[in-house]
Amino acid sequence: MSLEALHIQSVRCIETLDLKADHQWNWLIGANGAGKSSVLEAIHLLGTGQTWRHGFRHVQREGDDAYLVSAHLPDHFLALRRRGDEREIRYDGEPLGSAWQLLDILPLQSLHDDNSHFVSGTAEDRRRVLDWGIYYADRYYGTVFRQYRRALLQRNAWLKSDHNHGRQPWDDAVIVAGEDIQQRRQAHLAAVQPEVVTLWERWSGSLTGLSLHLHSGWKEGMALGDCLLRDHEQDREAGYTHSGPHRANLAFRIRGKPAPDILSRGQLRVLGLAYRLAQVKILKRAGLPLPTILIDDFAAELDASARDWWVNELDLLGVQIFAAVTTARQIPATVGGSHFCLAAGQLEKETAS
Ligand SMILES: Nc1ncnc2c1ncn2[C@@H]1O[C@H](COP(=O)(O)OP(=O)(O)OP(=O)(O)O)[C@@H](O)[C@H]1O
Repeated sequence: MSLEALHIQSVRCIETLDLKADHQWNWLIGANGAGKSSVLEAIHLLGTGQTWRHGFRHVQREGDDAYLVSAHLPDHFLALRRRGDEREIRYDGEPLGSAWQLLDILPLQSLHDDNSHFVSGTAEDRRRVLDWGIYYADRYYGTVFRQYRRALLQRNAWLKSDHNHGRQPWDDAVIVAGEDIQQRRQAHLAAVQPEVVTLWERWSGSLTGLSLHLHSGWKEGMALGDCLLRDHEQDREAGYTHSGPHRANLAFRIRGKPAPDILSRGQLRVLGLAYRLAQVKILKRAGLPLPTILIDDFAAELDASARDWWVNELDLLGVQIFAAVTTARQIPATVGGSHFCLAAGQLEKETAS
């Protein structure tokens, strides 16, 4: 589902801002500090209920005591308002029970510093990106994921308690959901990998031999249940669970070597982008709803040919995109859409081509 119109009130440097969105390309153009990321952050808030970098208190414009983001979606209206610790989300005027529902109402793929560079980031960064794709491609993943998270939290609470002797009551739930998560991750990766390799080789040419490897988060060749038994004392002493899919890692290798060891920063960003594009391609092929893509600092570390490659690939997907650039010169000439020129948190000029 794409955004048709957006209203932002009191988010970071933005007092009020309204824009009518293009169904595909939306370029946010402005100098450093103009408010481009603030617009992206507002959309991210609306689609996830979460900030992407800053705490909620910093998202709210200094001096104001509440913020509001709302959007017209095709046939629907979505609004999120926050005042202090109270948050209210309404969909077509009705209160929404849980922020989880936002993920299906307004699917977003957010590319900011952390998950644009996730190939060389932390294992947690990569898990988050991996899980994003599976959530939208596999309709049961969200349920299994929440079951696992709940069971893991309970198990860790039990490990920290004074009664943590004998049989561990949460093991069965952790094992069943944990093994299920690993199988679904593997199946998803088997579908994504050929797409990533094709996209990567189309751009990089000679840098062949890309492979993706998923480490389950527990000892290879062992069942999760056996690992939990093996780790029993260690888990009890530490008060948390050492093995499980919450410790999984996704590794990118080029001809057997870790990609972060041999690729430049620009090449790593392109590899990360190839992975994110592949995730959307999988959804498109399956006829599933496609996300709106938010891109902070579109041009960062990319030369003109990498920018052209990315824009062409995104164009083929036909999704809605909001991308931030510091000058219109960073926008490849082949692409149209709407240009929103920002300065000091205000929309100065809006042009459509
Ligand atoms: N809570 C807040 N209240 C008011 N202003 C804020 C708040 N948080 C950040 N700002 C201001 O908002 C501006 C940052 O805006 P933003 O990050 O959207 O800029 P940008 O256009 O994305 O810049 P860049 O190109 O450097 O990434 C800064 O001038 C900052 O001081």
